[in-house]
Amino acid sequence: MSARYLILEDGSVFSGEGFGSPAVTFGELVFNTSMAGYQELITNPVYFNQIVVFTQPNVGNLALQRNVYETITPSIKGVIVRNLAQFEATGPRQVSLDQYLNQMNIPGITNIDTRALVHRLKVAEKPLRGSIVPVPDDHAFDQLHATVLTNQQVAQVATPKPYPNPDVGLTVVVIDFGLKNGILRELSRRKCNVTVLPYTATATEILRLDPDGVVLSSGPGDPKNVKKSVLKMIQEIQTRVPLFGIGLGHELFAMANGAKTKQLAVEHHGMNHPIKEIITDQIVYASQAEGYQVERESVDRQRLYVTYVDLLDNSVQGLRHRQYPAFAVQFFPDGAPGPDETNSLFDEFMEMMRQGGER
Ligand SMILES: NC(=O)CC[C@H](N)C(=O)O
Repeated sequence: MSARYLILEDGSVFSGEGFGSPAVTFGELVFNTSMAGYQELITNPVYFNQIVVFTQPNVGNLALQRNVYETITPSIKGVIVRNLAQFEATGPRQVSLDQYLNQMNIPGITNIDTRALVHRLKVAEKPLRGSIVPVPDDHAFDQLHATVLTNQQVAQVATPKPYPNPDVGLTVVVIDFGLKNGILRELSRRKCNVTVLPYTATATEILRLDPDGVVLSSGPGDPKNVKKSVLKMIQEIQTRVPLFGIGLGHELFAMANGAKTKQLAVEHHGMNHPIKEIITDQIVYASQAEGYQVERESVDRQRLYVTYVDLLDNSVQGLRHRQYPAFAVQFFPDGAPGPDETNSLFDEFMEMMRQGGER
């Protein structure tokens, strides 16, 4: 393996060894505290324009599995691990993390001091941008400082065209803001007859499919940068059919109902926060990837109430509408990777759709 470096916009340099693709890359640095599930993580479109540091020190000892990808073409910009695990293929078609990143043109760094790196990211007052380079010279820093990362991430990862995922059960429209397959898997498990629509779909286009319910998917970036017409669409749809928002979809649902979102100084990615369901006092561990959260004080109590709260930072993790059958969660209810104890939210959505009224 050859030497490779991570340089950060604050001037710091971390050295390690390259794996995956030898390409130079730019992105925003975030760290993920999940103990397992590297494949689901690196293929989640939520990581568009981001380089992910794993705090779990040993990553990659399992081959990729053909049925757990979260998207076909990953949009993550780089992968940083303390130790790339020794990998021995036990079958002819097995692909290692190293081989996969190479195929997908994504660079990785191993043998890097991830503890020092995470510390640096935690003390920074904003998410830091960085670059993975073969030589950490002035030229590399100039390139990093000159690079502009788009703030239109959703437009880059969401499907431009509708596509079906047919089955024989209830009809669901999924609005793609950067959809991960875990959401489709949970709907397939429940035999939903799904059509995925681009996030630019209007309420009229959605209702033309006569859905029993609508899911607003998770996705990358700042919800404030998503086209404003999406908020109008949500305002209309929630009055007509049951609605379920996830991640970015949750943030947009909140905004459509008058709430505000704020950016976190340190993004939170992992599955180690206890989250309390307020009505039952039950605690769940859920998979999270959040750089933005709904501001609790901005939630209009006449319209929404808070259903889930994060016990570590007291943040809003779930909302429900007072008048309409519409609810949303900040975390990934499909897990993928992560605990599956929040999968039951899909059952709640099914129940809501069954009660959704006469057709
Ligand atoms: N989980 C998600 O869908 C992420 C939503 C949004 N991009 C955020 O960072 O908060």
